[in-house]
Amino acid sequence: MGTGKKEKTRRIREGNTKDGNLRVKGENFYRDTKRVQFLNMYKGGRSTRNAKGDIIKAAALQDTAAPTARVAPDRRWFGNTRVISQDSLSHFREALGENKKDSYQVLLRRNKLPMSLLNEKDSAESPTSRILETEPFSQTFGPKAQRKKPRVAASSLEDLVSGTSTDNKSYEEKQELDSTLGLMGRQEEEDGWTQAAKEAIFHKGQSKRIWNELYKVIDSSDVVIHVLDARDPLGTRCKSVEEYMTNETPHKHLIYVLNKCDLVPTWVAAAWVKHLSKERPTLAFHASITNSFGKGSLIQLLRQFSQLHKDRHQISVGFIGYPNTGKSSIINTLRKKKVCQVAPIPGETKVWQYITLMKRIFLIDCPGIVPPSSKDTEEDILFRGVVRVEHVSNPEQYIPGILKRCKRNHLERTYEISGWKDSVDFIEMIARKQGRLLKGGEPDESGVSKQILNDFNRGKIPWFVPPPEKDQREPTGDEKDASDKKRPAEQEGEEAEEAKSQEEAQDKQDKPVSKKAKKE
Ligand SMILES: Nc1nc2c(ncn2[C@@H]2O[C@H](COP(=O)(O)OP(=O)(O)OP(=O)(O)O)[C@@H](O)[C@H]2O)c(=O)[nH]1
Repeated sequence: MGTGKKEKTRRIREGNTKDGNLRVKGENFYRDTKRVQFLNMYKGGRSTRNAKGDIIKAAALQDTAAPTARVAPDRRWFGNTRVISQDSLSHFREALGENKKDSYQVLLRRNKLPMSLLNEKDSAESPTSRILETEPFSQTFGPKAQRKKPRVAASSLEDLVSGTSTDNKSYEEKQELDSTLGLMGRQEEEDGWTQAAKEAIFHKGQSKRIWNELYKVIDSSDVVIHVLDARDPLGTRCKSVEEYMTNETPHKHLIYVLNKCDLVPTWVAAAWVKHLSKERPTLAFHASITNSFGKGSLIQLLRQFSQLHKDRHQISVGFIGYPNTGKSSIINTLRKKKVCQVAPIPGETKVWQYITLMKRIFLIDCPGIVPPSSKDTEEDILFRGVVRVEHVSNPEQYIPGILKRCKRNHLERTYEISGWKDSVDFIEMIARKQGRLLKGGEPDESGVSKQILNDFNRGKIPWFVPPPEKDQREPTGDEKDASDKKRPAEQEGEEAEEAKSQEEAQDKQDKPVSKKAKKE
C-alpha cells in the first residue's frame, strides 16, 4: 500500500476502478483504539474448540469473568423522581397514617399526595423475612442440619389425590360464587345448607344482574352514599361492600345516610349517628319532597366533595344500600321532584340511572342489594323489607317475631285492640275488628298477617333496633314518655316541623353558596 498517488495508479493498473474509500496513509489510516476494541468484540464472539469439537476457550460472552454491565441504570431515566430520606418518610407516615384511616377528620386530595408511601409494605409479613423464624439456618444447612427431606404437601399418592380433589372442589365453589358476586360475595360463614333451604324469594337482591349494576355504580362514583334504614342501621349495612371499597377503591369516599329518621325517636337517630360516625361520616335524613330533613347538610357535603375534586369536570355520587331503604326517595328529595320511581315495595329500581343534581354533581341510583349471609334467617331478611310480602308463604309464622320486636302499647294503638294472648289470637282479633273474614266466619289469617307485615315494613307500627348502650344519651323521662305515647302520625308531624325549621335555616345558609356555585 503506497501513498495516495501511488495507490491510485496501482488500482488503475490492476483494473480495480471500484469506488470506495482509498485506504491511504495519513490522518485516518490507522484504526483508533475504540474501533479496534469494537472489531475485537466480534472476533471474540466465538469459542475456540479443539479437533474433537470440545470447547477449549470460552467465547468472550460466555466468560463468567466479565461482570461489567454494558448499561448501568441511571435514576434520571425514571423521570421526575424525588428522593426522600428515611426520617422524613417515617414522619410523613406518622403524621398522615392515622388520619388516613379516619374518614371523618381529613379529606385528602389524593392526586397531590404520594398516598402509596403510606402503605408501608410490612416486611415482617413477607414469608422470606420470616424464614429464619420457622427454620433456623443451622437446622437446615451445615453439619447439624436436621432436615433431610424436602417438605411436601402430601406424603403418599392417595394423600395427594384427596388433597387435589378438595382443592378443586373449593376452587369450583369459589368460582361459582365469584362469577355471581365477585369480590363482594364473600360469605361470613360457609353454610351451604342454610342458603339452599331458604325460599327463592329470600335471595332477592343477590342476583348477578343486581351485583353487576352495583359494580357499575361503584366504578363510576367518586362518592358513594350508603343508605341505611334508621330503624335497623346495622341490619341494613352491607359490610362486604364496605370492605370491598376499603380494599379495592380506597380513593372513593364512602358516607352513611341514615334515612327514615322520621320513623324513630330523635334520641335513637342521634345515638345511631353518634355510633356510625366513629367509622364514616354519617348524616340523618328524612326523604320527602315537601317535608325533608337533612337535605341542606347533604347538599353542603356534596358541594364540599365537588370542591375537593375541583380539577374534575364533575363528580358522581352513587347511592347504594338494601332494597327499600329510600335511595330513590333521597334523590327525589335532593332534586325536589320525582325523577326516580319510588314504591313501598322492594326492587322498584331495576337498573342504575344517572340524574343531574347541579352542573358539577351527578347522582346515580342503584338497585337495592343484599349481601348474602348464612347467618341471616328468613325472618331477618323479611323484617328488613327486602322481600315483597305478597310472595311470602305462610306469613302467619312471622307474626310472633313482630310481637317480640314491637311494644304492646304501640300495637294496641295502631290496631285499636287489646288483650291478646298470642300471635294467633292477635291475628284473629285484628281480622274480626276489620271484618276480614272468610267463608263461615273464619278469620283471613294469611291476609291479615300480610297486612301486619306490610304495616311493619312501611313504618305504620313504630319499632327500632335500640342503639348501642354507650352511644345513648338516655332520653329524659319526658322525652321517653313522649316517644312512647306518640302515634306515628303525630311523630311524623312533629319531626316534619322540626325538619322544616332546620331546613329553612339551612336553606338560608345555602342560598349565597348556590349562587356562587352557579357562577362557577
Ligand atoms: N317514612 C319514610 N318513608 C320513606 C323515607 N324514604 C323513603 N321512604 C319510603 O320507602 C319506600 C321505598 O323507597 P324507595 O326510594 O323506592 O327505596 P329504594 O331504596 O330506592 O328501593 P329499591 O328501588 O328497592 O332499591 C317508599 O315507599 C318511600 O316512600 C323516609 O325518609 N321516611
